[in-house]
Amino acid sequence: MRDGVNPNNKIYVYDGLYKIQDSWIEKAKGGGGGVFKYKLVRMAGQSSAFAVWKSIQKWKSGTPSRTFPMEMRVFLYHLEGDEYVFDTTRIYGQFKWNYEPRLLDEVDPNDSTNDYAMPYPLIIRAKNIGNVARFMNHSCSPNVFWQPVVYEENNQSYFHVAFFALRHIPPMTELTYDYGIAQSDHAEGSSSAETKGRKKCLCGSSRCCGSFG
Ligand SMILES: C[S@@+](CC[C@H](N)C(=O)[O-])C[C@H]1O[C@@H](n2cnc3c(N)ncnc32)[C@H](O)[C@@H]1O
Repeated sequence: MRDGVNPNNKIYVYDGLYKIQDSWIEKAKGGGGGVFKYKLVRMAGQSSAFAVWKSIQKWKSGTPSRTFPMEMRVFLYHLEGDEYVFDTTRIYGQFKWNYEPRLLDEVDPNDSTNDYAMPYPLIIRAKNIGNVARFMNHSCSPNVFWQPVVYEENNQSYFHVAFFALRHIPPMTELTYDYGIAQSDHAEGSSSAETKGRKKCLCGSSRCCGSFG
């Protein structure tokens, strides 16, 4: 698009993901080395071109815009262990307070007749195997939250952990979520940074409560 300040210039904006379909080398006009050329094709299933950029502009100028259904799925590969352990007791607590009160009503963890009941507590170990989500850090002002979901394929139920945006997330922003509060802490009503097993939080948020886990 044209640069508003200097009409002779073009500006380039992020408008989604592209795949390199072809590449070749052309001779440079003034001689010298070759020029690498790439044919990029915009990947299907994304908002129309510039919609992303336009929405960012609106968001920056303070005009509320439609939130994007950005979603990332994390598959559960390993269900044991003692490191980086998350369990549904933390998540239920977290949703009850902040995000999704209905989850408690819809899923009764003690109801074994419910085909869709989550294993409870659900232990997720990301030490030996996992995907990129295992590198996501905790923040006291997170931009995504996660919840367990059930995915059906060929009459089989698979448990997934799905991440959902809490607000618009501009490109290149670090994704963070709230690791939650251990049920034992919750039951005791403790919010002290000194609580056993909690780590010092370095999220840098102005609302940082000092520790997590
Ligand atoms: C699931 S890993 C996150 C990825 C990790 N930062 C890495 O580079 O592999 C969780 C660990 O990251 C660190 N971490 C995550 N969020 C943090 C935060 N807000 N403050 C300090 N350390 C954090 C802690 O050591 C925590 O046990």
